[in-house]
Amino acid sequence: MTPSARLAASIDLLTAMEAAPRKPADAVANSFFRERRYIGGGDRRAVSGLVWDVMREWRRLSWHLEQSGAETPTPRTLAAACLAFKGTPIRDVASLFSDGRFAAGALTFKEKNVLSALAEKSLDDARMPRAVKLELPDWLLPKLEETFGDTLEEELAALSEPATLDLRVNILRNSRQEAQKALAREGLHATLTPLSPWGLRLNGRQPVTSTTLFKDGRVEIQDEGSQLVAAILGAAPQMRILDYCAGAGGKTLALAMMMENKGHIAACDVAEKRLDGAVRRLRRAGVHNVEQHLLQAGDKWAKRRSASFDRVLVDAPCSGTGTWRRNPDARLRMTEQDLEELLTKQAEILDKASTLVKPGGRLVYATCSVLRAENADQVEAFLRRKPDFKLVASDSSALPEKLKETSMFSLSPRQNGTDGFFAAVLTRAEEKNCF
Ligand SMILES: C[S@@+](CC[C@H](N)C(=O)[O-])C[C@H]1O[C@@H](n2cnc3c(N)ncnc32)[C@H](O)[C@@H]1O
Repeated sequence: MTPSARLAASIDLLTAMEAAPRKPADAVANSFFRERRYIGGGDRRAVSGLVWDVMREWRRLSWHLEQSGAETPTPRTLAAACLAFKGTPIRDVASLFSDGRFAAGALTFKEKNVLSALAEKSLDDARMPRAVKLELPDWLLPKLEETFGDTLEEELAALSEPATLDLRVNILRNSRQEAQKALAREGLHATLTPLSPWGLRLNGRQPVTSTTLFKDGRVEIQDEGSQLVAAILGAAPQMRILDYCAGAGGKTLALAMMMENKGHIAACDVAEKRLDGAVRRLRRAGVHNVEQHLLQAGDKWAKRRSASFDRVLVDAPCSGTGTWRRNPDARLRMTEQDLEELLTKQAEILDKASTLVKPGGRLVYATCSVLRAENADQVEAFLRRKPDFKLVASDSSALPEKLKETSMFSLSPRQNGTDGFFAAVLTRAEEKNCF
């Protein structure tokens, strides 16, 4: 592809992303390239490179374009401005809009003026509002300031770094050291994760899913923070465990491992597709103590199992603000209304799931969010609604020294090298309504 054709394809991809604001950008990009198989590897990397740069710099680029007189920044002006701020002379950027075959149409008079006004400017500008400088929606800034205070900028920088690729070793099949050596034999260099007793860490993207180790269910891809959320539940052989928002089974698998495949796990979700996604993973890991259940309106399943589980995990649907390392576009896609709806849903799920905990049993509430409203505030409100629950120290032997016996943790990439995760352990009174 010529540089002009690459620019045109980048603009088309940005337009496709703009047309599907609820869809993750990588999903839009995948179907975009699937429909254009003629775009080869090098061109694909160049197109994606420009598009991801625009996504990462969206608010600052838009601010500059607006300052320069653009009414609404468009994929064309955003892509052009991004190239200009990366050092391509404005004249050369303009000539890429060559109007030729496979090229973007020529710049209009207005677009040319807007672009010319960017000459000599740098992307960061002291006059930018803080939310623009930090590439955040305005409404989200105060919520993140509340969580991180003075360290907000460092935390956001860590949330923008590429994520590591963590594996959980299935210790029912091999030890961490055995798995590490087996990976090395397949040419993959992994180090032990510092916090999870089951974790191995690979740097950057490595083809782990094609190793025999992965195919044999001896390792599973799981962020170290997610492993610790499973660990804090303290699942043990013979228990009756409920994984209420089990999805595709990431934590279910770790719980089954802690239980040595003994006892019973009920893995529920409202999304059939996600539950289906777990089937192959469970089989691969050799897990056979899991019953899956699709939660549906009017379903008697939960009622019949009221107050019957030793431990219940609520890995609640959330903003995913802790996983921005993996989904850099998510920070701009989320709206304040999305958060409000999630808060209501989380409280409803907590209330429902809590009825399934037996007296003396435990409930873990977890999210991959860093927002206080979804985490500590949600737990505090639950405790006010349900006085027969209280916070309790985790009894899990799988937690690392610094988290041992904790009743609540918040992890972040900057502080722990994991995705952002929150977990709180609650226990239900032996006798109803009295502690
Ligand atoms: C954070 S994800 C779970 C991830 C999963 N536990 C894992 O480790 O792979 C949250 C899940 O909650 C499910 N969910 C949403 N609303 C729910 C509800 N009302 N009851 C139960 N699950 C729900 C979603 O379908 C989603 O799979």
